[in-house]
Amino acid sequence: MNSTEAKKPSKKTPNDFLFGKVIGEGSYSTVYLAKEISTGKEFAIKVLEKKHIMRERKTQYVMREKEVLMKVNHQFFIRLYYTFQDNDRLYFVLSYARNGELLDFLHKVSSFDEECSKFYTAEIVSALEYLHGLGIIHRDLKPENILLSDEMHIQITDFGSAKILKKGNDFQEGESSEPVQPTRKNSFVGTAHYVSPEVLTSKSTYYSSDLWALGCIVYQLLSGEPPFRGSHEYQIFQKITKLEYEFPDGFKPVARDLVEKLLVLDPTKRLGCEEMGGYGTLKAHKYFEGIKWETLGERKPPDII
Ligand SMILES: NC(=O)c1nn(CC2CCNCC2)c2c1CCc1cnc(N=C3C=CCC=C3)nc1-2
Repeated sequence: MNSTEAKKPSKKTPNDFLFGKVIGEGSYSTVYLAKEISTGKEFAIKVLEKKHIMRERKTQYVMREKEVLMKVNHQFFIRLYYTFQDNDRLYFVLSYARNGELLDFLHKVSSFDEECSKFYTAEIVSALEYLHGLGIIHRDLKPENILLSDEMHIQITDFGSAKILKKGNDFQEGESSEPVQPTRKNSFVGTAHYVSPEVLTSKSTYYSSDLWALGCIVYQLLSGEPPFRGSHEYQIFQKITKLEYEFPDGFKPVARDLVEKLLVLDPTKRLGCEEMGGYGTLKAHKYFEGIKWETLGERKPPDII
């Protein structure tokens, strides 16, 4: 290499990090808090066992998660810094969201006040607008996957269920004309409380499947509980497909109007989807009155009290 060529950073190895406590466990991954020895910087390192991935036929999910993480570069999402492997494992070195899950903060205070709910809902809307603009559907958006940075801004994680609709072409913005079929027949993607009716009934996924999850999250931030509840998944699915939910007393009308415009059975009729005018119409909803969308990420988040 001559003196003018840029020095390519050397590939990291597990020996570059001190591995600490386990901060998350999935069906085929373990996430550790780790410190980079050379800089002292903390990361979350997701470790995946190669044998287990292959035995469980999860290779395509892991490859897709890495592909999505490499595409996503936004303050409101967990960032992928490095990937490397050894004989037995794959390693994803990710940003560490020190303050953990939004859900834990919600449980501490039972429900958020209007200012907190509006702020965090706006950050989620802004994050979804960016993600959908890249042609990516998250498909498992839920409060457990909305983490909080040192400064208490959101950092959405876990793209293990994500779907990429655009492959670098000049694909028409927004909804695909054809719903996206999940990769495996009869497999719904997502978590019971937040899964959309179209994923349950036609096994198809739209960008607005994430808008359905958003509607469930807005309801939960303001009331403390998700709208569709039950002691068994089947019961929850029944309520979702029948749009069987109620608002608690005191649920403000403007918030109720927003939730009702997101929890719509027809995925092409949800506020914010392409057919309904796109994200501009969602961001213009009265619920977001006073939100300065362009500087959300620079603003000091309201205290969660
Ligand atoms: N599956 C993952 O990719 C993942 N899982 N976790 C921990 C989970 C704990 C349960 N709820 C969902 C997240 C993480 C990541 C990405 C990268 C990531 C970055 N920071 C944190 N931070 C945490 C801080 C305190 C408690 C838990 C997580 N966690 C993760």
